Amino acid sequence: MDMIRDIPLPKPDIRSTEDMRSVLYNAADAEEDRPLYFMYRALSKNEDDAEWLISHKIRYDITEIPPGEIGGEYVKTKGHYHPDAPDGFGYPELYQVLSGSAHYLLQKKDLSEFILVCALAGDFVLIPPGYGHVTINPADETLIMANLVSDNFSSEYQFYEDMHGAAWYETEEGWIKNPAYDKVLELKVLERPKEYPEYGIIRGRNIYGLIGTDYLEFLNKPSLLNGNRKFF
Ligand SMILES: O=P(O)(O)OC[C@H]1O[C@H](O)[C@H](O)[C@@H](O)[C@@H]1O
Repeated sequence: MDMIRDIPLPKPDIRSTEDMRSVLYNAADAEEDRPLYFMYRALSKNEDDAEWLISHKIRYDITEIPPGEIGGEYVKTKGHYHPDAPDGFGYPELYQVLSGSAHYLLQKKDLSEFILVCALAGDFVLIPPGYGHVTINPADETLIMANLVSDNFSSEYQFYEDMHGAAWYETEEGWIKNPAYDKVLELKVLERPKEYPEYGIIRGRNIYGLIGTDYLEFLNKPSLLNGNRKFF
């Protein structure tokens, strides 16, 4: 069995070209079906952590995105929104890049904001309530990222599928606006993600070490992230 940072990896869920066709910049030029990225879900290092995660309804996942392009676009995740939690705010998610580098492309549900967060190994990226997200591997090495997220919901893919992806595509030729969006605001670029020490989110700290702490309460109670604060 493969391991990443002392964590045994089960068989991954795989997203292939066919799973991604509806959200690609250039689906017509996407070649034959092939695996694009690998999702290892509900991981833990030991029984105690597994029990804590289950009883707190939190999942620790690892995603591996090999380098490459598809129809001229860098390999990316499909993209989705999260529904609202019972407190009325969207479920957030916390990522950390374990190796490689990543571009997190966020867009608000009401399409009032489009954000690009560039992240390197050790960086945390918080997906705040109400933002859809896509992760792109823009580099020539494999991107490995971990995430902590509530296990109380299913991701919503319909909007991204209907719109043929996010508002922007990252291609070998640069950024291209998705014509399916009537009006697209410019991309606001963060060269490195913000830290949130009040939630234990400090660059370089090991994301796995947040398991078992009170810091993660916001994953199931997003209102703890100060409700409508401005994140970007
Ligand atoms: O669901 P996708 O848009 O393909 O994105 C992939 C990612 O989605 C969520 O954030 C999961 O918690 C991750 O484990 C997964 O890797």
